Amino acid sequence: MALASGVRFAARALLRPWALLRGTTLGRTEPAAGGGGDGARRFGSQRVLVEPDAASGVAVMKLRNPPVNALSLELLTELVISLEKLENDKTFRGVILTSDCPRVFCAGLDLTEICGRNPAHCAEYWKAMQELWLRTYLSSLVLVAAINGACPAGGCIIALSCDCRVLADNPKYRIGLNETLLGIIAPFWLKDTYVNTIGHRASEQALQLGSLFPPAEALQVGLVDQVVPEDQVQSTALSEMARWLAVPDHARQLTKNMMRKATADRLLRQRDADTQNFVSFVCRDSIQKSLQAYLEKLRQRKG
Ligand SMILES: CC/C=C\C/C=C/CCC/C=C/CC(=O)SCCNC(=O)CCNC(=O)[C@H](O)C(C)(C)COP(=O)(O)OP(=O)(O)OC[C@H]1O[C@@H](n2cnc3c(N)ncnc32)[C@H](O)[C@@H]1OP(=O)(O)O
Repeated sequence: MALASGVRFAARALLRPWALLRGTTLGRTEPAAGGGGDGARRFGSQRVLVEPDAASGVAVMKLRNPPVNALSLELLTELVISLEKLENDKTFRGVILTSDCPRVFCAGLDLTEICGRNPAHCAEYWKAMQELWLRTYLSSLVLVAAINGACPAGGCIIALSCDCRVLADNPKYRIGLNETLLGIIAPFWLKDTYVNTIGHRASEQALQLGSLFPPAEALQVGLVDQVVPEDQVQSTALSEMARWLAVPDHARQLTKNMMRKATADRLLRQRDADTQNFVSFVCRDSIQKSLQAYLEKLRQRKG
């Protein structure tokens, strides 16, 4: 499914050389764990490990940005590059997105990217977040989220951009858009994604309360499609992938586009305004104070 040329252009403009080169091993391949035949060679970058299996046409893409897979500018950039590489390789039809960090799928935005940062950096950062959402939400691939840890806010939106979600049955692994608890709000395209997944009334309540749902409630409200024992998340994601890949790609892709294009177009039509809204909102003194206080609280929790 071709993204609007504007998005492709934005992606290329965004993927500045330094972001590609900083500590990454993009393009370098190494044997996947356990060897494997042709096409089983890992590739990726410092923060994203891709384990492709050409025989099945399925790749496992692991977020590897310890300790909590916070969505730094580099991680956002490397995720977009890795996804684009798999989309351009017709060997692959599906990607399982999961975490290489224990206990956490993805902690959402890296708050250090917007706390105490200048407006130009916040704008660049937010464009990268927009780009990752557009890439995952509109991907021609089948994307299955194997959620093997906590999945708040930005992590939740990446999981919701996938076609389906399998969550480990651990009460500590909560999922949801908790922005209001930080004193901020989810922008319209995060809200739209939530509404498209769990409905308007459930989204209205969960967004205002900043709800983080434990697995049983996440399943009940429809945030996730399956809740399984932790050691069955990856195998269940593979089974779910097989179910989706049994459908002819073209028909499935056209249907996915029919379902999602209007939501994505809403951001594409006002991408610059959204960025300006984000920057003027997060750069307010009051918001900066809220975010700093929240980060401090996080850092003190271990004390
Ligand atoms: C008009 C309006 C227009 C636009 C709207 C604008 C809106 C702004 C953008 C809205 C969208 C926001 C989406 C987001 O993602 S906001 C971020 C929300 N994320 C969270 O709330 C998660 C916070 N983290 C946690 O809850 C826990 O860390 C977690 C459960 C993930 C893991 O717990 P664990 O105990 O395993 O680890 P910790 O000890 O808590 O953390 C380890 C270290 O990592 C640091 N950390 C954690 N999360 C983040 C983060 N999101 N960003 C940066 N750093 C993070 C934490 O401080 C610890 O650091 P050290 O102490 O080791 O230095």
